[in-house]
Amino acid sequence: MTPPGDGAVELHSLAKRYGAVAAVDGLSLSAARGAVTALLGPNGAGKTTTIEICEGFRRADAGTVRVLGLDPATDGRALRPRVGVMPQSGGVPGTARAGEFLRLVASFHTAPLDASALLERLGLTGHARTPFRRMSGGQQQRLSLAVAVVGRPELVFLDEPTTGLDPQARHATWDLIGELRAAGVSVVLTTHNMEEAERLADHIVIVDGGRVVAEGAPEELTGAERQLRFRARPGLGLEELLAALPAGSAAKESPAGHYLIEADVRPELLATVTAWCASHGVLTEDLRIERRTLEDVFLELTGRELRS
Ligand SMILES: Nc1ncnc2c1ncn2[C@@H]1O[C@H](COP(=O)(O)OP(=O)(O)OP(=O)(O)O)[C@@H](O)[C@H]1O
Repeated sequence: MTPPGDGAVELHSLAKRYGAVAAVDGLSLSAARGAVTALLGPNGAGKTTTIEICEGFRRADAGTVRVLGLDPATDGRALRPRVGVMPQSGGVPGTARAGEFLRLVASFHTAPLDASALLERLGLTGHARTPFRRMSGGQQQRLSLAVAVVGRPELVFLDEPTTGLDPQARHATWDLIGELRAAGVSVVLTTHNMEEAERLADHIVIVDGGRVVAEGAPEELTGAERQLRFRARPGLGLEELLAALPAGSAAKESPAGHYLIEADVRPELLATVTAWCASHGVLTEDLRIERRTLEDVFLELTGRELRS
């Protein structure tokens, strides 16, 4: 176990404004060493700004930042060989050829991974001679990932590593991140993909309005509660159904014909619901018992309004 305060990343009361916008507003978090920490949050929540402060690309207005125990604002030289960075876009000069550039980056490190093997691994061997700006968005992203990890960093920051990737490349990226973790590398990533966060992360931090609104292991966030879902003809009398369920239960229809029962899901509850449906001549479809998803939790915490 990492003692408290000795995480790969330790942020305390971090703040960063852009004019009138408080992009980061008193954010504190700890990303454990050797673990995958995922930052989730709506557009504009402050994730990229936070990560860029950790990478030393931006300066915080207030608060403390420790990355591998060092301050990225002043200890950039010491951190650079130890930290890999995959920015949200770019990071590679447009005219650089993929293979040459990856070999060049590898040459800056004392014990790099084999660049050709890494290109092969990420399906880029056929594009080794292609200039970065002529690669597709997904290929560019894979090269950025390769650049971030080729130096065998102790810590990697991955800003939306799989956005826009096809399913094959997404799985290849997930496998690579899993291997980094198995090798003891600390990973801090941002994502809008809830499945990705649940699959990969040991610890999830949900950010909104520049501060942390919830954090925990995926199963801590989604909780132990179960819910019952089914489809049936629209417009069932939910008030009457609710009256038959234990106190504290909730039922809603959204969208039409899709029902959700939030309650203490026990065999008796299932029997009550199906008996009620039977007595009303209602045939349920897709009846299933499931946990709340991370997306349910995320929307509960951050609301459903679109962010500008
Ligand atoms: N260079 C900048 N100048 C002015 N405002 C900025 C700048 N960079 C970010 N912002 C603003 O700061 C806020 C936080 O942006 P940030 O990119 O950190 O959010 P994010 O959580 O990474 O969003 P996304 O999910 O869309 O990538 C937003 O309101 C954004 O418009």
